[in-house]
Amino acid sequence: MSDITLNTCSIPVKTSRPQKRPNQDGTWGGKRGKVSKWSKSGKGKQIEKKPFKRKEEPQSEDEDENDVDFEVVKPKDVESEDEQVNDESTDQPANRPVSKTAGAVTALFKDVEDIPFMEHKDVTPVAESVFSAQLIHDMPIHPHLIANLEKNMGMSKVTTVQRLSYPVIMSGKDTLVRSQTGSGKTIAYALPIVETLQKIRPKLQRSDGVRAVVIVPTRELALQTYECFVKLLKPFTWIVPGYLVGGEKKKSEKARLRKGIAILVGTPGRLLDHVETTKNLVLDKVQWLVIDEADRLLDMGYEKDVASLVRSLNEQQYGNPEGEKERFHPLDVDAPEVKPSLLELAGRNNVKRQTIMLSATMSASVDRLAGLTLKHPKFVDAATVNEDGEEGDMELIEKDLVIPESLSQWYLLIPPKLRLVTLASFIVWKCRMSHERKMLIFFATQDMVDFHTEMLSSVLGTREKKTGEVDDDSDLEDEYGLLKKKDEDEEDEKDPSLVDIDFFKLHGNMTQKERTDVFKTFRSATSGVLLCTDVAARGLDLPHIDWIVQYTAPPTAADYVHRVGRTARVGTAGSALIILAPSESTFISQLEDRKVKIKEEGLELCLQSLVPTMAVSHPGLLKMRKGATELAATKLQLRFEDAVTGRKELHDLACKAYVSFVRFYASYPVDARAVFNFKALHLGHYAKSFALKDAPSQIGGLGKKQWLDRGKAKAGHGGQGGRPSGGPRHAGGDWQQQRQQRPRGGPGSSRGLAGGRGTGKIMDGKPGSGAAMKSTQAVHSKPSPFGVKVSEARATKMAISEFSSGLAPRKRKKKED
Ligand SMILES: Nc1ncnc2c1ncn2[C@@H]1O[C@H](COP(=O)(O)OP(=O)(O)OP(=O)(O)O)[C@@H](O)[C@H]1O
Repeated sequence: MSDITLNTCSIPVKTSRPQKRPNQDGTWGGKRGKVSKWSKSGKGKQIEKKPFKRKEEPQSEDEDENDVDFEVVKPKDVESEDEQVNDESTDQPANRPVSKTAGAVTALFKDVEDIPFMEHKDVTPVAESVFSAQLIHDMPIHPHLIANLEKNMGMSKVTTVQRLSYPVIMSGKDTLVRSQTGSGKTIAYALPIVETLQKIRPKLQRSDGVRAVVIVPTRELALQTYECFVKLLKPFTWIVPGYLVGGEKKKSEKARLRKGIAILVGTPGRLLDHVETTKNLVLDKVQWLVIDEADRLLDMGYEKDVASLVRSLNEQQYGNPEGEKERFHPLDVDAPEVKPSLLELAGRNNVKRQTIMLSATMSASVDRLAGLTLKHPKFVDAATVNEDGEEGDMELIEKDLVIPESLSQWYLLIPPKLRLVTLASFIVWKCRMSHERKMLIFFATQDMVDFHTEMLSSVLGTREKKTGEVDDDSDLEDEYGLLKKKDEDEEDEKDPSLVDIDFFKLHGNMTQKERTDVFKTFRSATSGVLLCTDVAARGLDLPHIDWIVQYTAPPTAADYVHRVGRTARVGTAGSALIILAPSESTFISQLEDRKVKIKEEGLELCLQSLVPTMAVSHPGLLKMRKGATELAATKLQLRFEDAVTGRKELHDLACKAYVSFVRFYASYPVDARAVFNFKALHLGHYAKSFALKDAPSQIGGLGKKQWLDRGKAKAGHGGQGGRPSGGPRHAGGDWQQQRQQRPRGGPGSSRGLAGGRGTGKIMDGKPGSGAAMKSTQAVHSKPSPFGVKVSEARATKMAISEFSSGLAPRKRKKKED
């Protein structure tokens, strides 16, 4: 039962509802004076709406944010002119009784922001074929390796990036690799390493020390990369891989290092920790330094860690932190000296190290990182390098983003109030139809992940305890038999679950054991919804993900690419949806400017899926000729609000999540603020999307003005991009969190300077992105979606059938897990 405060004030307010058709000039400006179907409450009763106000210019910020979102029920004796308006769009009866307890409904569709029409650019995406014509069978590698790839790892063709990078890496040159997500970059660098190491005779001994160091940004990616090496090395048991990540016991890691490891994978912090403190870690023979997700490592403020690692390697290898520039890699074709044989190579400890950096999104920032260690690198860009092996164009590498062709991308512009209910509808829509659905949902902060996991699993899973009282919106439903007086017997009953699916969560503030368990369980599950921060955005190869949903937008287009890249891997089909507020619509323009083709979907279609679902417990919904979607959505929103109101721990989680979101939003990097403008936030509406009924100033303890003041005060401090103090454990916070957990001091203290989001988004702050925003503009807006039927609005533009095709059976590639 919702405890929404009944507001029975009799302020004579005007009603408004959006018109159903565009104006003659083609715009969608709302027309006033009609009564919403939500406004009719029955006999002489009317739920009135406050006058529609665009929120761009609130009278005062604090007033605006405390705008509580409940419709006003007028007392019986108060009538307004609006009641004279005959709303033909509703088939709800005019004379309905209102229950005594009925009052304010959760005003989900009232005063919602207009949705802008987007004019799309004609985008021709950058094409990169996943596979080359070359067969694994024809690779110039050991037959056992071929057999292993084919039989145990289920591969038959070489991917484009693998074909292109193999000879370059084998040449011994420093190499930069860009290739789309899911194109097999891990094997692209692992294969030359394994092939070279297996050739060494006498065979490598465990005591020979580390030959390859692989640095990756997250623990999960370290584990995954290690597992990839384990598979590749199956025929060559004498070559031992290992991994080091924060959160594991250092003692057992030291023991493993003592035994000897040839290929060492790790996160930068823990690697550096061991380099500095573990005597048995011998690095004087390292031939390969691989930096995967190189741009991300810079984002995270790990530049200094990586630099320290390189210096340690140099010292161990050459006795000089600056490195031994004149030494050469024995396989370097350009080396002036006579090259030693592979046999000699085994005994040498002063060969030049080869550095390989990879990412699906190369940027100027990678150049900076590359400057630490790369010398005359060769660029391999799988999208621009043609079959003749011509080098990639760095300018294009900088500008255009490459997205897998098999990925279909959608965006949804929704008023903030409707965010939660829309997300839930989407899950219900996509996961209810099949028991084999996997979805990843990205959130900005760890607190948001915690709250939404708890909320969605409890409310979509099973109905909260009933309270024996009448639904708040019962006055709307009575006529359809939806008015339900719940008696004591029902108290402990639960409604059937709305969706039969497991919810998982993953973020950086979980214990290492929890993280590993979730990662492994979700990876092998056939269905499930994983709610996560950006800790899962990079490199993770989770098989059979059908949908990627971005519930909060990433700060840059590059971040977008990595998130959506968790699906549609190695040529399989996948879909991605990004949910944006109308005020954030120019993010789409930025994507298009960088050659990302993305289509619009309508809110109506998404919410429609709720009707049959909610009808299980509210059968009257199916009898309604109009308004069923809105009612179903309202019903669901009420369930959310009831849950938050009824459970203190959930209310606490909601408050924390809301506060973390607001902080997060206030801390978008400076160059992203033109799109993600904190001032444009209607905090009251966002609070509703956390199912909170409290006024925003009561939740966060700060009004918008104070937030902004704090943001300003902080701007310019430590490259944090104006993030308020005590900032959120946002996506970036995951990385910060990991770093804080590292039990060492030393260089860590200065790392923060390079870190944070302020420094990490150089790529998108470069000239062009600002201008880009203007190219695809919301030229005019239409009123809030309800009242505009899909068929009348943009059904054709939206390519509904394509969107729905996510329901079609997947074409999956059989892969080793
Ligand atoms: N030649 C191949 N044929 C079939 N599958 C392959 C081939 N090479 C790699 N794969 C598989 O493709 C998947 C993606 O590989 P990988 O994780 O290396 O991609 P990536 O390019 O590093 O992606 P990201 O940019 O997201 O990190 C893995 O499951 C891997 O086993």
